[in-house]
Amino acid sequence: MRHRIGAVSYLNTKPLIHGLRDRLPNIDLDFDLPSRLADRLNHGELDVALIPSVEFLRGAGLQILSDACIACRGPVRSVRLLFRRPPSQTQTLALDVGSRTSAVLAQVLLQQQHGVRPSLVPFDIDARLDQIDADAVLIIGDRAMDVPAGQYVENWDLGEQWCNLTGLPFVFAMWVTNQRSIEPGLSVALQEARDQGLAAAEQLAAQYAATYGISTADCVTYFRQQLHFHLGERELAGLDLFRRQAAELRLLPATSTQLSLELL
Ligand SMILES: C=C(O[C@@H]1C=C(C(=O)O)C=C[C@H]1O)C(=O)O
Repeated sequence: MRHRIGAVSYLNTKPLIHGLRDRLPNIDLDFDLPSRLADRLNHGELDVALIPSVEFLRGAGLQILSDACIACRGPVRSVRLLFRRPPSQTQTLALDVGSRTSAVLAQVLLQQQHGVRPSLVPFDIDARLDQIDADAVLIIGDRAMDVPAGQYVENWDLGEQWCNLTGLPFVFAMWVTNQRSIEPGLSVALQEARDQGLAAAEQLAAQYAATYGISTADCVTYFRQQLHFHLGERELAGLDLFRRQAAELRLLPATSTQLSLELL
């Protein structure tokens, strides 16, 4: 079976795909924005993809494939909500078009903390921050790695906000499939790639940090402490709470099914 696998094109995914092609020589591995991966999986252009968790919660017939994921248990660094006016005065919110999960999270947090429900505009992938005329801007991934501090009224790290408010981790993205039968060993290969990638965090940081304008030490911290790559019971509890809160705002359909980690 030759599976088409889509992975996130950001720095955050380097540890997840370390050595994956060697483990699975028989795959087509492609990289894209998280939002596009979800759409491509939906359109049948991919068999397996690292998609925004909110798209898993929204979608039907999708199955979690691995306990490797992109999550956080505190500040995550690369998911930021930048305010040009005090948060309680937010009338327009620009959403990074690469995001789906954080796009919902930003709206949940704004509603919960400040009772605001802004109108939404896109923050296109080739646009610069200073070209976006919105009260608040959500920016994620590589272009959020090095946002200039001090230019904004407030600058939220959404991982930090969520974890402080709920005491639970937050899950941004997961490996899922829409296939009924998947090459045996794919799930294990994704977990082993993650384990091997994390063990090689220093090496990966030395290789990539400069390209992303950060120090090697900061990149190791990003891989080892800010990002969290294991989907466990607490991560699922965080995801479940997020789903309920998003459903209250009608940003996700309400459901009574319990999330569980039954891997293929
Ligand atoms: C931590 C991050 O998690 C990401 C956020 C996503 C989203 O908001 O939909 C999807 C995939 C992840 O890459 C990040 O991109 O910085």
